[in-house]
Amino acid sequence: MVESHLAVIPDFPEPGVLFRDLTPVFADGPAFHALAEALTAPFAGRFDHLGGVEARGFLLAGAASALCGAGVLTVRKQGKLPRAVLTEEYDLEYGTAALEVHEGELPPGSRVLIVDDVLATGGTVGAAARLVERAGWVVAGISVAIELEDLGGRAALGDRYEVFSLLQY
Ligand SMILES: O=P(O)(O)OC[C@H]1O[C@H](OP(=O)(O)OP(=O)(O)O)[C@H](O)[C@@H]1O
Ligand SMILES: Nc1ncnc2[nH]cnc12
Repeated sequence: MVESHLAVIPDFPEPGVLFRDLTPVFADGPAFHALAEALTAPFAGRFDHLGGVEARGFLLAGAASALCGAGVLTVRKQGKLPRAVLTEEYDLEYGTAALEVHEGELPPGSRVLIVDDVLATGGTVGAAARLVERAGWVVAGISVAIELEDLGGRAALGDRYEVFSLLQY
């Protein structure tokens, strides 16, 4: 259902990157629904909030929130959040960036399931996990639609987090 809607684009956004494009999944109601359900199912009863990582993770966390009823922690790219923030820098497969959360957005000890579209080097969800912990919350797990195994994200994250991926390449 999900996999049949994926697109694969060579050399985007730069030469050498094989880009896994989820937009056809987002565009198909039943496939998007199935994906959103699949990302939270392994962690049922073990999280209080979804940590949605900008930008594509927002779509997944938002859809999952509507299905399971948990609120969304907004994990944004640097410079977008209006109140006091915590910041974590990280490396991408193609560049560097920083993520931020609002301090005090959730009650202390909240269990946050981090949701994103792709696990590549692990830099993005790793930064999101560090933010959750620095803010005084708990990482309930990391759930992604696609894991790019050759890029070593799971190993880079280490043993500290439970990582679920729906599709592996
Ligand atoms: O495991 P990593 O090596 O960190 O790569 C995975 C990240 O790369 C993409 O984010 P990107 O910031 O490129 O795009 P987006 O803002 O469109 O979600 C993707 O959405 C993941 O968040
Ligand atoms: N190869 C890839 N395809 C889609 N999203 C990505 N994010 C990082 N690497 C990616």
